[in-house]
Amino acid sequence: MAENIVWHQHKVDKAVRAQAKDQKPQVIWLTGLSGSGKSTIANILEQKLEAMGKHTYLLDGDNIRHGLCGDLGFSDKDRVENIRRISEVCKLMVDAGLIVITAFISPFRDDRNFCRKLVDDGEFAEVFVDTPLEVCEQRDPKGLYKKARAGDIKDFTGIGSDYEAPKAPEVHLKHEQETAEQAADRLIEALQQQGRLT
Ligand SMILES: Nc1ncnc2c1ncn2[C@@H]1O[C@H](COP(=O)(O)OS(=O)(=O)O)[C@@H](OP(=O)(O)O)[C@H]1O
Ligand SMILES: Nc1ncnc2c1ncn2[C@@H]1O[C@H](COP(=O)(O)OP(=O)(O)O)[C@@H](O)[C@H]1O
Repeated sequence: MAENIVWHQHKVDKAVRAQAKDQKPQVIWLTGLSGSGKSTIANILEQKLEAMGKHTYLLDGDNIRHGLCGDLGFSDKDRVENIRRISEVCKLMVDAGLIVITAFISPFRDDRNFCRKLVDDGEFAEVFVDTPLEVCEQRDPKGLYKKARAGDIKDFTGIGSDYEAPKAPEVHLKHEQETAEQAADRLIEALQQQGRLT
């Protein structure tokens, strides 16, 4: 708890850093089932933003779980803590003036809203990568669904653990017959229309 600790207001602040980078710092939060396409789309998105001269940072589930959240598993309690830590990192990165892209399952609504509330108004865009379970399971890029169905992973999202779909995401990438490249283009278009990439 932050008892007896005083917040320091620095002279070089978020506004100064944002101006230097000529961009709106923000979090672009991708959520969806394992195999829905979060990492693939997030990677393409980051390359496109980088080509547009934006300063970005991509936080990805598997990578963060090797370090910052390496002590956490997949119980509900650990998933809540995982997203809490990531949200705090997002806040710091937004304060640093960056456009942060995240690719976590983040299955619980309250946890995604925790990050939304942590940053300022307009600095959080929830992107629902809405790929049905059957499609994710058919893709099974890491063979995890197969393991989950065999009973080797008991709390796998969509099988033994809940996924709470976003109710009003800023961007809804619904699974259609589109490639990841097309999905990333549509995402950029939506972000531009919402005035987030000016
Ligand atoms: N039980 C269980 N449930 C779901 N996912 C599992 C599980 N065990 C391991 N994995 C792998 O971990 C990746 C998800 O990590 P996240 O940090 O995004 O999960 S969460 O947001 O805390 O729910 C997830 O990565 P993605 O496939 O990229 O989503 C899996 O590769
Ligand atoms: N339209 C699409 N969008 C994203 N990924 C797609 C699409 N079509 C097929 N894929 C494939 O589905 C898999 C998604 O895996 P990944 O991006 O790791 O998902 P996640 O990060 O959500 O677990 C990749 O192998 C990717 O090539």
